[in-house]
Amino acid sequence: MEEVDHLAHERNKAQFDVEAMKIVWAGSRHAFEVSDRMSRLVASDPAFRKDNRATLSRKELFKNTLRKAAYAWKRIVELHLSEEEASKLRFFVDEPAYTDLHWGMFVPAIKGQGTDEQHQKWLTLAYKMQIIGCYAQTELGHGSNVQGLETTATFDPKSDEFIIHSPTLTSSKWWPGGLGKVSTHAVIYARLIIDGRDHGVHGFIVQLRSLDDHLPLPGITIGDIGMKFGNGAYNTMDNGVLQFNHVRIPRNQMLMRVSQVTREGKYVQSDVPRQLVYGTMVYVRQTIVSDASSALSRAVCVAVRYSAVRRQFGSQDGGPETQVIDYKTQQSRLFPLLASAYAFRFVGEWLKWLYMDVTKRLQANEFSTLPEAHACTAGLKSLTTTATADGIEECRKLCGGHGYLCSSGLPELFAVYVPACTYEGDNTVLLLQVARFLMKTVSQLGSGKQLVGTTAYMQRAEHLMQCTSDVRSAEDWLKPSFILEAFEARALRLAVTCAKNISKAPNPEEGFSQLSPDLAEAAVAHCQLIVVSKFIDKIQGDIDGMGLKEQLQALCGIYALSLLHKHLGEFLSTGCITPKQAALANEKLRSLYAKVRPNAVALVDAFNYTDHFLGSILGRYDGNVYPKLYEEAWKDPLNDSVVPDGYHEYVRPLLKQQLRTAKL
Ligand SMILES: CCCCCCCCCCCCC/C=C/C(=O)SCCNC(=O)CCNC(=O)[C@H](O)C(C)(C)COP(=O)(O)OP(=O)(O)OC[C@H]1O[C@@H](n2cnc3c(N)ncnc32)[C@H](O)[C@@H]1OP(=O)(O)O
Ligand SMILES: Cc1cc2nc3c(=O)[nH]c(=O)nc-3n(C[C@H](O)[C@H](O)[C@H](O)COP(=O)(O)OP(=O)(O)OC[C@H]3O[C@@H](n4cnc5c(N)ncnc54)[C@H](O)[C@@H]3O)c2cc1C
Repeated sequence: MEEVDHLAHERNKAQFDVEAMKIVWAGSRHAFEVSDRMSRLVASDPAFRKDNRATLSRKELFKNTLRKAAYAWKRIVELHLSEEEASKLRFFVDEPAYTDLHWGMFVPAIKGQGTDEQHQKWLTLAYKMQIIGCYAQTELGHGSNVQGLETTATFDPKSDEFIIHSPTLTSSKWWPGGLGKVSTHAVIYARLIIDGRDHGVHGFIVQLRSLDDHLPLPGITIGDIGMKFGNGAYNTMDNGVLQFNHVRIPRNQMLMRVSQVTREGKYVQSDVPRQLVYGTMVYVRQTIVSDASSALSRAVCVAVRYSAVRRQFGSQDGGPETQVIDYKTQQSRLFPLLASAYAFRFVGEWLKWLYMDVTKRLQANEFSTLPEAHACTAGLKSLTTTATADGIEECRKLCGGHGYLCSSGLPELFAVYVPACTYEGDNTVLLLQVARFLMKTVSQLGSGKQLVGTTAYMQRAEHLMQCTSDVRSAEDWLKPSFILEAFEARALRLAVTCAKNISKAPNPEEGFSQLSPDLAEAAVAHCQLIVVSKFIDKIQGDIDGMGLKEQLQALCGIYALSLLHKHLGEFLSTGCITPKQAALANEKLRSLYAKVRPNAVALVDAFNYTDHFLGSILGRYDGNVYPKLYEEAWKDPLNDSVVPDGYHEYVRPLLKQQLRTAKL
């Protein structure tokens, strides 16, 4: 039967070159080609089927994940895939698995904190998956407070070993992914004790399970921590619990790039800052920002396509009803999310560049940009994951009742995604790290110190603290200089107000604690400014392709002005803009929604997602939603029999009893 594209009329309206936008979205032609090839490879292979996850029991689900991970590795080896291709393939398999932690944290932890000899020994094994590793930092009693971890690594000079021990229940490692059932090794974080002296938290490589029979090694208690939020979802992952009872490891298994313990038991701190022990978190937070754009774009793709298919009300003279995407309220909820997906993509690209830059500098023993890299990765991780988790849920609501069905793909996407607001640093805790960085920067204003990077705008404090916006027409709000000035002035004024209020407290720590809700808001304002400014930079760079710049300008305007609308109280109370200018911003926003409307479906097509990856009937490329929803319902195991199990035991007796009562 010929396939009908129910969204063809939408695609025909597009005013830009979708193929060219696919390249911009992917980052380069090469990145597009790799991504396209890997997504098709996964989608065309029945071994990667994922539409039955919600109905599997935990054990079936987990075994299925093990099968897929092994099969993915087989394909990676058979096809001689590069690291880039392999990581894309895993991404499109789209199932949280122990391999995420092996490749995403265990390997980077050794790379970042290990010495050359440690790389040689451990990375060689890890790259071939001859050992499988996880990242065991968090404990039952402490996650955010890394300095509060209780596991100990006591140096024994007689045997030249560390004794790893869990002294309390709360010191049990708790949460690490891949730990519960699979990992043979872990990078664990423990307090280094030498001769009774506590040198703080350090990383150690510890073997957990036998490479022969997979049983835990002596002194190690290990298991899964239990079911998590949602059916399927993150339950494919074996987040684990781990206790050590005086487990001995050789001295050379302490990760020794940052500091060393000599044979004589001397603690040597090298020139590199102690904070490099936290380096893996900086790396992963950076990857999480790009992942946010992937998760949000996926939800938005579903909601945009379905909103174009769905019709409700407004039929005149027997004509078709209104597509729900044409309701202005739908647009005002949906298009800022579409714009955010693009915004997070571009800020993710920039953050990757920043991370690579800081890594190069660290290798050359240049540490000055580390605090900024920490603040940017922490702040943007917090901002983008919060917005994405909220955005996925909003997309579910934008799809009405059908969004609540698992077959919409949105409930599972939300359940898998929402812990990103917690892992790799609770989002509020991370905002407070940004706030500390901002307070330090504000304290340097007027000192003559040159401010660079993302705080360079504060150099113009004198102007930004007293300026009023020159916006006179709705059209003015499209000019980058007006948008940037408003966002800069708001961010700086919020930060300076916090600093002033802190200075009134008996001491800075007390002041910081009292002001922390305001500080978190100031941090959000600073991070939003970063995202807006990187979006503007992107548009001002080289962008080829018919109509691309116009579309991206519209999306950038929507991102910035919808934030301005959402945080209007801050823009007005800090005096950055007037109520009249706020009204003009709204007027512009409405016109931008109208500009994006005919392009909306094409703008989500540019994400180039296969139906397999989207995993959503509502988001199908061909828009053939209703027949497929109907078909899918019949596949539910409850529909295997017409009369359900339990009818004879529990329903029939009730009905019979009612009959008897009725006769009485
Ligand atoms: C298909 C393949 C996919 C690959 C993708 C892989 C991704 C997979 C991800 C998905 C799986 C999720 C797995 C999840 C894993 C985890 O969750 S691991 C555990 C993560 N844990 C945390 O994030 C803990 C959060 N807490 C902290 O980071 C810190 O404790 C703290 C909050 C930052 C406080 O640190 P602390 O030392 O106690 O205190 P301070 O006194 O505040 O800081 C001291 C100074 O150090 C600076 N600093 C802090 N952190 C860093 C850092 N990371 N880098 C650089 N500098 C840092 C801080 O600013 C202070 O500086 P000064 O003010 O100058 O002293
Ligand atoms: C799905 C998932 C996977 C994970 N994977 C791993 C892994 O592979 N390896 C690993 O080591 N860990 C892992 N973790 C653990 C994760 O890193 C921690 O849960 C996270 O860092 C948050 O720490 P916490 O649980 O201690 O939260 P808490 O710090 O206890 O947070 C509780 C509340 O207290 C607030 N709070 C805490 N401190 C402050 C403060 N100073 N100021 C203001 N408010 C504060 C928080 O905002 C939050 O609202 C994972 C967690 C999850 C959910």
